[in-house]
Amino acid sequence: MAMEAKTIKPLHPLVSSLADLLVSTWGAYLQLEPYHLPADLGFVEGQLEGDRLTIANRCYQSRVFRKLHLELATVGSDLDILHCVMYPRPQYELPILGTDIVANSHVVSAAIIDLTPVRGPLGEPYLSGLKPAYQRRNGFSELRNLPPWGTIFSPRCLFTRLVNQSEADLFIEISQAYLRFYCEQANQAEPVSAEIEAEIRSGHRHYSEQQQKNDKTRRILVKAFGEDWAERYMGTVLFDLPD
Ligand SMILES: C=CC1=C(C)C(=O)N/C1=C\C1=NC(=C\c2[nH]c(/C=C3\NC(=O)C(CC)=C3C)c(C)c2CCC(=O)O)/C(CCC(=O)O)=C1C
Repeated sequence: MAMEAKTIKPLHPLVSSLADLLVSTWGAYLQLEPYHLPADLGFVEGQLEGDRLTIANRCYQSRVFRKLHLELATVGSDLDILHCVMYPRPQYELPILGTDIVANSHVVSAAIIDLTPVRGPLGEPYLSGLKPAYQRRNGFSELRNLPPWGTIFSPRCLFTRLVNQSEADLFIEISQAYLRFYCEQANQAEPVSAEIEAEIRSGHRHYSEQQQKNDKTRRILVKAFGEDWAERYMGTVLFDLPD
């Protein structure tokens, strides 16, 4: 009998809502195929020092996406994290959609979503297509500045702190608009030439390098699992490269 996949019940309703939005949108717009993570990485628990870190990973693939990765993590009894990256296959010229939510029971200290370009700056149809949703960012009381490694993010990157339910609802609405627009673009995408594919691969490498400079992520993984495991996890599960 197949082992029942262990899951995480998120503590924070925004994490649950965004996870449900991601999986339901993928199911509605894309023909999903399974993506097999190494058996020991679907559900991992670590507790080296202090808080227990529990991680649950869900992955799919499709015609255009080599990896649709949703990760839910809980740190101790109060921190909830949602991490999601939609990696297009390098044969398609599409930005990488990424989102990260870090929430405790009182506040969502970080909520970010971006369509990150991998070959030159983010252009049309994305700048215009995402503009209406992006302009709704004025509904947030505390937009945040990106860290130094965040040079990869696009002019449509939304990075904020969420201080109440209406801001959380707004973040979900904007995320839904970004997701639907992106999936519609993906469904129209056709493979590019070998020369352009090589440039796209270079852009994916840069994305991975920059994301691995996020010490806020690394520190939590190191505390729970140690330096070597954290390094391998960031380089092969969170921010891996296409074959
Ligand atoms: C698409 C963008 C994106 C993707 C895909 C992504 O993975 N991170 C992304 C962005 C991003 N994350 C940030 C912050 C934090 N990330 C974590 C932790 C984890 N995040 C995880 O995914 C995992 C694996 C499960 C863990 C463990 C914590 C604790 C924080 C501090 C929370 C806070 O500042 O209030 C910041 C601000 C960095 C800064 O200001 O220095 C940015 C920009």
